[in-house]
Parts: sequence; structure tokens; C-alpha cells
Amino acid sequence: MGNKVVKFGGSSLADAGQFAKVREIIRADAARLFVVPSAPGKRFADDIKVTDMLYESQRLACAGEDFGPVFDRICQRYRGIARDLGLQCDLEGPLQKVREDLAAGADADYAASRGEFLNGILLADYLGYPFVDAAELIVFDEAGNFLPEETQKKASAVLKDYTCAVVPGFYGAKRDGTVKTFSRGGSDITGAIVARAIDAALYENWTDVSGFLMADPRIVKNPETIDYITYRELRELSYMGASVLHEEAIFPVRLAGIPINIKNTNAPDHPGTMIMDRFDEAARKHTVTGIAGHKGFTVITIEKEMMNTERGFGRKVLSVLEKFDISFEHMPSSIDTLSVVIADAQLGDNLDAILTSLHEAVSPDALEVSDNMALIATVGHGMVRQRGVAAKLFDALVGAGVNVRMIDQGSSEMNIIVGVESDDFDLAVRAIYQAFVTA
Ligand SMILES: Nc1ncnc2c1ncn2[C@@H]1O[C@H](COP(=O)(O)OP(=O)(O)O)[C@@H](O)[C@H]1O
Ligand SMILES: N[C@@H](CC(=O)OP(=O)(O)O)C(=O)O
Repeated sequence: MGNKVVKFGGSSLADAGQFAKVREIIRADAARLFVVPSAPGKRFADDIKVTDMLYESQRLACAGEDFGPVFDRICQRYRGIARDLGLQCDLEGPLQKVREDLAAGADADYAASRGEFLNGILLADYLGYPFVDAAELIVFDEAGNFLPEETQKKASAVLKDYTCAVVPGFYGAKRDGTVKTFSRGGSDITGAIVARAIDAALYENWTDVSGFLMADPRIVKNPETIDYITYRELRELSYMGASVLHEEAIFPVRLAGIPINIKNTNAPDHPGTMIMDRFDEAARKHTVTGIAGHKGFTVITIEKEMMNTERGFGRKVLSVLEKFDISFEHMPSSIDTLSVVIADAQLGDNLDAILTSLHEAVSPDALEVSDNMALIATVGHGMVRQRGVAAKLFDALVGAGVNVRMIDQGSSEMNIIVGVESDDFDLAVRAIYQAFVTA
């Protein structure tokens, strides 16, 4: 039987009690030999993640303000875990080093990475596994882009000398040794990289929910677990906001054909969700695999009669966005209208300037802006073969009194995206869930 990589999220390692559950899980299966921890996460709803406190410490240090009190709270989190578990490893030395580095002007990536680094030291000691610094395995270029093939070479060469190891999640290093983190939630990517590097039989991703759920449990009460899902479906759902797995975590394992199993640290016997390239279609319980979405989008709708006959119309619109260095999410079109959906974070303060440029570039009959929009994706390979899926979805939304502002049936044919007003977001997700799952 092949080895397993086990990644534990911040909620799974938030305190000593959680560490104990993690060790029990690892000891229950002799194949669980490569462990990727996140930084201590929230212990209760209003708690603060260590990663957030590290960013805050760095921000204060950088502004020349006193970061001592925030950093002391970080130290207390780690000291509490080490004390409650009776660990003997040197924690004070590494804590002091981080404090000094922050005072000396360390950057945000380095600061944030120390959350996983310190937790990795504690977990390695608790398990009796060697600690392998992710900075020795994971490579970024000078501009900060992750280099997958160079990483695969380096990580597999280093890890072949270990029968087991703890590798902290979330970061790697540029070739000059400067620490670089992935985007938030990026420990999931580290787990996938380690799985590919050791050619694991399975990548287990342990979190605080019993697998990937059909909808966000903060919106839908007790949603069903998705038993099986393909990498592609999962990527669509993760990208659209289902935060349980970082959307980029799929690439390394998909390349190597390694399945991912999402499991619950607080309910380890639950089978969770299996993610793989394909599976027996008969195993699907519902037409729809999952529903995900998020708020914070603006839609610009461009109207122009006979637009469809005008050569290069789409290109001109896109070149305006390119000029502002903006990427778009979707671009549904009909005969005389074309809409571009843009995340507000991309748009910044550029909306007025973009509208002016669009007027100059394509002389539209009208430009309409809908801000404060949310996008919801209803995803499932099974949707292609079923008639009436779109009708059922819209009936559900109309029945709930939701005003649908935009529709995009993605070219992947396993995805229908609707744009609704942000205030209707939760209502719309519940209505779709009810129509496809509980009705
Ligand atoms: N479709 C979904 N299925 C499961 N969890 C979801 C989904 N959408 C959002 N979530 C949220 O994702 C959380 C788990 O992800 P995350 O906070 O990154 O965990 P971890 O700290 O273990 O990495 C869950 O607690 C849940 O609130
Ligand atoms: N600690 C980092 C990376 C991470 O992946 O964390 P988690 O596994 O708790 O989502 C973050 O908060 O973004």
C-alpha cells in the first residue's frame, strides 16, 4: 500500500486538544507518513487566526508602531499548545527569532509563513517525525510565481531520503532564499505538492467539516456531503467560493492521478468526499453536484444594435480591460448586448475611466452598470444529460422572489452561473439547494 499525505487545516490544529485528535488520526493508519500542518486557526467563532495576527504584527512593525502586544498573543497560542502537550522542543528560540526579524523589517510573506513554520516544529516534536522546511522544497521565481516542475524535482529529491516528515504548509522560497507564501488557504497547495513529490497513493485533507458539502454550511442548514466529485467540478466550486479547498490545490495531484479525500478531524470515521478524475456515474445521487458563489461583482452591459455584425467588437471591449490591467470573470453575450462581469477587487476606482474608454472604443447605444452583485454557480457533470435543469433553476429563483440579473451557461456545460443582487445571495443559494436536493 502506498503512503498518504495528510494536511491538517488551522481549525484542526487550533489548540492542544485538536493536536491530540490529529496524532490519534495519524497513529490509526501506518500509511499516514507525510504531514502538512497549517498555522493555529480559530478555536471559536470570534477567535483570531495566528496568520491574521502575524500579518497585523508585520503591518504594525512596518509602520514603526508597537507590535509587541499582538506578537505576545501569538506567543501565548504556541506556548499554550506546547505546555498542554508537555513538549520539550525549543520554542522560545524560534519565537524570539521571529520577533527580531519583524523588528528588523521582515516582509508580510515571511511574517505570515512563520505561523505554519512554528506549528510544524511543535507537531514534528509531538509526532516524533523529522521537520523538513518547506523553503527547501517549494520554489518560486523572482517575480513570485510558483514553479511547479522545479518544485517537483527539488521536493522529490529531498523527500526520498525521508520515510516520514512534517512539512509546514503555505510557503516556499524564491531561488535566493526569500520566503514566499501562496495566497490565503494555500497550505492545501503544499499538501498537494508533497503528495505529488512522494507519489502518494492518497492526499487526505483534514478540516472541520465532513467533506465537501453541496452548499456552504453557513448558508444552507446541514447540507448533504458530496460523496464523489471530479477534479473539474471541484475546481469550479472552489473557484466560485467553496472555501474548503484552495482551487490551485488540485493541479499537482491531478497531474499525478492522486485522489484527494476531504475528511473531518472532529469526525474521523465519516468517509468524507473523494475527489478524482472520474468515477462511476451511477454513484451520483443528484443531478447537481454542488452550489457555490460569492458577493462582490460588478456587471457592465454594453448595448449596441447590430453588434454581432461588427468585426472585432469583443476584442475592442477586452482591450479596454487590458489597458486597465483588469481580468474579467465572465462575458455572456446575445445579439445586441455583451456583458462583462468583473470582481470589485479588480475594478478598484477605475469604473468611470473604464466607461469613458468603452464609449470611445465601441460607441455603444447604452452602457448599463449593475454593482453590488453576487454570482452563484450550480455545478455538475450530470447536468448536461438532463433536460430542464435550467428551467428548474430559474423556477426556483423566481419562486423565491429573486431577481436574476445575468445568466451564463458556461462553455464547460457543467456549470450554470447566475448573477443576483448581493442582498438576495443567501436566499438564492437556499432556493437552488432546495429545488435540486431536498425537493
Ligand atoms: N461547500 C462547502 N463544503 C464544505 N465547507 C464549506 C463549503 N463552502 C464553504 N465551506 C466552509 O469551509 C470551511 C473549511 O475550510 P477552511 O476554513 O479553509 O478549513 P481549514 O482551516 O481546515 O483549512 C468550513 O468550515 C465551511 O464553513
Ligand atoms: N494559515 C494560512 C494558510 C492556510 O491554508 O490555512 P488553513 O488551512 O487554516 O485554511 C491562512 O490562514 O490562509
